[in-house]
Amino acid sequence: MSSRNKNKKGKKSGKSGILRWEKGINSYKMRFITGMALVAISFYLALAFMSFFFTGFADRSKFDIDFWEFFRSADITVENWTGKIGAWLANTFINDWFGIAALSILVILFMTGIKLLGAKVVKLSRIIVHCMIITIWLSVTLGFLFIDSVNDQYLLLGGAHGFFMSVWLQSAIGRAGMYILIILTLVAYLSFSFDWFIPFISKPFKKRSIGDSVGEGTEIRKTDPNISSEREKQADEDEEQHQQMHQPIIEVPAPSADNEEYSPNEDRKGNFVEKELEPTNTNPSLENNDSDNSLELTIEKAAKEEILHHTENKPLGDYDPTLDLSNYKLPTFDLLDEHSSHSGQVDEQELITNKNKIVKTLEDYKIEIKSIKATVGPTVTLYEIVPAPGVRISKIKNLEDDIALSLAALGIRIIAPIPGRGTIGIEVPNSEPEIVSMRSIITSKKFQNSKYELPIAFGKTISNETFMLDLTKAPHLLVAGATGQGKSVGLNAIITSLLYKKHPSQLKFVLVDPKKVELNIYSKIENHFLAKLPDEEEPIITDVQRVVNTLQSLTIEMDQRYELLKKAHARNIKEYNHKFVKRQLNPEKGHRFMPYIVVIIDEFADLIMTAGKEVEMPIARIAQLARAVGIHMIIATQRPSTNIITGVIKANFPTRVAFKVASMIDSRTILDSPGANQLIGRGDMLITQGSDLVRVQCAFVDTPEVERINDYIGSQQGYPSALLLPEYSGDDNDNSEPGSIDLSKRDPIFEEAARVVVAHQSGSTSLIQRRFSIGYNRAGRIIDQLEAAGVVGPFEGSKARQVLVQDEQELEKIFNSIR
Ligand SMILES: Nc1ncnc2c1ncn2[C@@H]1O[C@H](COP(=O)(O)OP(=O)(O)OP(=O)(O)O)[C@@H](O)[C@H]1O
Repeated sequence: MSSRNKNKKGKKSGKSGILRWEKGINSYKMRFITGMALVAISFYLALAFMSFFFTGFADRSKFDIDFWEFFRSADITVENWTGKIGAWLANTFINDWFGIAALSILVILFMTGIKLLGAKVVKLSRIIVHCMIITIWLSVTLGFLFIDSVNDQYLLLGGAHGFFMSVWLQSAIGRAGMYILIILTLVAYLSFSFDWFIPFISKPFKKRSIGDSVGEGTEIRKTDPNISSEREKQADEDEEQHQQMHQPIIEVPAPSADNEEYSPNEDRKGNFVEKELEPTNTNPSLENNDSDNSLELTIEKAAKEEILHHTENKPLGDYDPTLDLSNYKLPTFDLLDEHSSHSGQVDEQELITNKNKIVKTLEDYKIEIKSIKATVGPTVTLYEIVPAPGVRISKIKNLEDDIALSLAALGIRIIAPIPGRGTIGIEVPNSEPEIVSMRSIITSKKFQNSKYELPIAFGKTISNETFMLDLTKAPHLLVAGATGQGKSVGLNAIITSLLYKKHPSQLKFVLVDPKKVELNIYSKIENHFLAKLPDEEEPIITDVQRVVNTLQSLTIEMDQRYELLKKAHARNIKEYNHKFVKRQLNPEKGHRFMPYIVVIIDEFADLIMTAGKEVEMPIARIAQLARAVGIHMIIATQRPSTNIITGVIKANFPTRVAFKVASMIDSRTILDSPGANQLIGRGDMLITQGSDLVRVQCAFVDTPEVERINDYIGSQQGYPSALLLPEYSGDDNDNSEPGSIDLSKRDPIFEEAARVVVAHQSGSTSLIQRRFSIGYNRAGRIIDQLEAAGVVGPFEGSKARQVLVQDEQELEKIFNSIR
């Protein structure tokens, strides 16, 4: 784990920090040694503190000596039983810090120690919090109570902390205020900490109030000679029983003077009161009065508690993969800039002039038109012409250069006819193109409301609509364009739109950047959104050999995913994840939530030139097969020539994006048609998804904006590391027979892996992979070694191997025999 990760961990909140720290010491040997050390230190300190109470007076002059001198000089000796270090520590903890309250530090050390040694201690974090509160309170209280004797004592009972705090507080709230504060904080602490405390201190008050009510009752009874004095004596007990037994509330008003016959079901006016009195609820005091017909009885029945007739087997809720990072927040809109260059309104005069020039040129060539309409886009305006009947479309198409000449503009493109519209389109660049900001795209309703799995918002079409596509449907993108025409900005726009929609648990990027500078900016989100090989240091891949290994590893991941899909009877990742979320797939059997993986290769030409078939083949394989398992590729190149974009690649990348290219041949290579050579650059692009070409102005996202987004995501809690892809090393020899395995070259985690396998009684490669966060190949090698050692049985297809060892003792024997 990189040091950066460790730093990040260090910043986490105190409580979770303690827990993580507890987990961190996970090797049992390490735990044992640390535990022993802490217990020993706590005993040593206890001795030092105890001794200090007796010897502190004799040693007190020594503590004024210079610190180094005190330790260095052998002539200086102390009385403390634990020597100079003990004496100095005791003086520091007690006199300089918290007084005798510093003893709580010993409690913390001791408890932590025995917890590490395996004792079942009440939650450690709870003990620490209590100790800290007690230390501060006791230190201030003792500091205050002994404030006057501070100068004559060698022992400051509240320590320097208690003394200074109490002096300061006393000056603020006075002596009386101090007493109140001390009692109030004590009561507050006890009330929060112990459930019995509030009932305990409120008991006397309650008794009083019961006594009061008895008093009132007595007043009534005084007027009622029939009520026995026996009942008066029982009043206290009865009141408590009332509370405990949830008895019906019984009001006993004074009897009326005329001795009417009393019916338990009628009040004095003969009204019905309550028919039945449940025998279990009968109050003994009431029984005493059963014969007393002169008493009026109102019974309020306690509501019956609802009972269940069978145990409810509540199903677990859906699995939520985002709960791993439940506090993760999507980037906010304000991280993006407006980039509004101008209002985006094309001058009307410009439109009319252009229209006139188009009509005039067509007239010059005897082409009649019925109507002309202009649609103003962000960078180009589309003039749609309806030609007069009998005009041949090819005639207009051939006039492209002439119209460009008359308009004196570059980047004119004629679409004849516009598919599905029955018109001919002439695209003319605006004299003042508008920058389409990424912000306007991200904040658009279309993007925000989109239900796409992997939504990519590219920019705006000529009719100012947000252009989006779903990468899962694309399913791979080929991006080409001459240098400086907006490719990198385009890639950033793609990544940005995904980052604005997806949670780190749902999406991972594999970023390949042979130029080393373009995608480096994303290394900040390594622990959130990136995937890499297990032994890779850098999250962004720049080295060709690493690219080959990563692509091979992706093919292994693809195969593993297919295997899981097969087991789950799911046809694609969406179905699989749905089943997983619905808890229909058992993680113990190797099932896991699959994030989408988007592989972005910035300079593809470089790779093909240096590694040729080595990269072409895995790319082709992934492109052909990986769609169903959620692995998608976006490859970008400056050089769209046929030796780079080969037939194999082209056949598997139906969605292609072309920024301005140098020649019509390049345009044909990428789009299978001309047009990309006529674009005006700066993000002007053509996108094809098989048939139609759409002209889109790419959204502009500048480097500082991308940096801000990465900082925003990077500063949030992430996973401990990037997603680890299956391990792949070129010289792998996976076909080794168990008999040929050399057990003297065991994997360093062989023994721990064996223990895990025996404890779980499951010889599954994925169990080892998950437990130790290692790649598939390494886990596979360990399983082979375990087989050679006789811990697990032979390979059994998709089932986990049989475990041949039943317990740790048997395992230890095997370890001893091969050590
Ligand atoms: N969508 C856009 N809107 C406005 N300006 C753009 C847009 N895209 C690119 N530009 C301008 O073009 C410049 C070059 O863009 P970018 O760096 O993306 O080119 P590139 O094709 O990646 O070049 P290279 O291949 O040399 O890296 C940018 O600095 C920016 O000024």
